[in-house]
Amino acid sequence: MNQKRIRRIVIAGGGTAGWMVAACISKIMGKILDIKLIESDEIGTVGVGEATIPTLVAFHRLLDINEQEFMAATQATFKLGIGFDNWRDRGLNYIHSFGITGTDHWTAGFQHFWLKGRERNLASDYGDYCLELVASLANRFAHLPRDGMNYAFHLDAGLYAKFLRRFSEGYGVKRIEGKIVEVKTNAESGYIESLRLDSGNDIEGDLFIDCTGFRGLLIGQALKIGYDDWSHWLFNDSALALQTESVGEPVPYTRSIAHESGWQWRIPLQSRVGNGIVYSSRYIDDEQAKQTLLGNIQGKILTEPRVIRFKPCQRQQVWSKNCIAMGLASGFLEPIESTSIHLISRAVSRLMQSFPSEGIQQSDIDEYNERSNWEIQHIRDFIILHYHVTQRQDSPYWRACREMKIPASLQHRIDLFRETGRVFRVPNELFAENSWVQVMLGQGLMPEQHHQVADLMGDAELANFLGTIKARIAKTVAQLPSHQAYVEQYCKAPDMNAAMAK
Ligand SMILES: Cc1cc2nc3c(=O)[nH]c(=O)nc-3n(C[C@H](O)[C@H](O)[C@H](O)COP(=O)(O)OP(=O)(O)OC[C@H]3O[C@@H](n4cnc5c(N)ncnc54)[C@H](O)[C@@H]3O)c2cc1C
Repeated sequence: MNQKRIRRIVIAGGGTAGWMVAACISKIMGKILDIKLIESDEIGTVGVGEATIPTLVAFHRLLDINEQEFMAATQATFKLGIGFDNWRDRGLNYIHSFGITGTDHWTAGFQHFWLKGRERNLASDYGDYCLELVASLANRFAHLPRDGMNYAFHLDAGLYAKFLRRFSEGYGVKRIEGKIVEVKTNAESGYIESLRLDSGNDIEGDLFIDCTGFRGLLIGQALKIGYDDWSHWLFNDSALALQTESVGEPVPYTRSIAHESGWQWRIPLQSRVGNGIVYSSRYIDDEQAKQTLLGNIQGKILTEPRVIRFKPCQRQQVWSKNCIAMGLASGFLEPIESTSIHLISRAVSRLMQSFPSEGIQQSDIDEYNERSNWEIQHIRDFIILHYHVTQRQDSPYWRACREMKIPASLQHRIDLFRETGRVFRVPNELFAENSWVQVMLGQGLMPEQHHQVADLMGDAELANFLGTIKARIAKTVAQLPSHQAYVEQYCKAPDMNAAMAK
């Protein structure tokens, strides 16, 4: 392979992906690498991507990012989960929250005891046994000792890129403003040698990270790496996004509201709310989608609705020769479970673990690609679950979701849960048992059986077991401050309007 030492890193693109990658590489190896990031203000970024999952907390800890500073700089609020309204059927809602529900026995997950309790009229809603879920509904939040509360953030994507830019420049990253007009490759090896800018400058490098968004300028257009299209499982291919003024206190969870041919997000920040609708152009046109969105927002509109087109897909190889694609250039899954920013953090962490300092080896490339494929495929299955397991029959869109043939890997999980109540997490898979159970129950999939170990408990013992968990959670939540009060004392952002008025 290419035995050239890797010293010059060129990151193409300065959206969330570009700057997360720059932050991570510069923090860890900035002292020995020359890192450049090229971005074009004229082209801009996709401008969405504001709901995250708890892995971002871990990513920031790896980089020693001060959470209070980050949250104040990005208008961030806390997030404890996602509320799914009308997904199971119209009028039926549930929350997929972070954290764990109840207490497992080593032989059987908590759901088996809950199922037994339900059969004997001793159990209440499944969600009552999850701290993060109960706190979401009560609109309360606080950091708890020993990471007792699992959380993530809602953040302003544009401000996050700016925050990470300041961070990365502090560790030596050089930002270059300009439009990439040509990718120059070596005639023999096919490796990328330099990127030509509209100014005529050539930016040379040893390793190139393609963060150019859906364009995939390096990996797709120059290296001709195609993608696997998942549109037959995930029908949505369009989104409309807009921002509104806040009309009340921010809730600590993302809202995902299903409509006839798609769904809508609502992401509350300190200063405003991010809104959008994700839909399938096969079933609804842009105007209908816009009217649906406009009919379901609260507060004054701050920005015009913008259409974004996408394809649910995965790059066949995210690492090819001396180019690695991250962010939207590497593939895309719609944001119902807020997984894209997570995948960026995973991609750059994986690169740091197999950094090809002394030259690029095919074995590193193969391992990296295999892990990336595997990771996104599990997330893909989890997302398809939300569409396929539904009782909705009110539109051609939902009927098609119910009737489609799903991946065998997902079908097996659904069958196993339906027939036995069991869920097993594949090692290193993002979504743990708690997530699968919450979403399967939330979508209306009720197991036909439970583990017999739950039958060994008498009524009194089972009632005490369930009641103690529920009471402990209710007591903890009652002692928490409101989410708004906590944000204000922990990470209040400067008042943007007042700052602009000065
Ligand atoms: C509708 C929608 C909603 C989403 N919601 C979420 C969410 O809630 N949570 C989540 O985790 N993710 C979400 N995502 C995904 C998230 O937006 C992206 O993962 C994230 O913003 C990273 O984007 P990016 O940096 O790869 O691309 P972009 O933001 O598009 O950045 C591309 C960069 O490349 C530069 N560039 C492109 N071409 C050139 C060129 N020729 N020369 C120079 N520079 C160039 C651009 O200027 C820009 O700086 C959402 C995506 C969509 C479409």
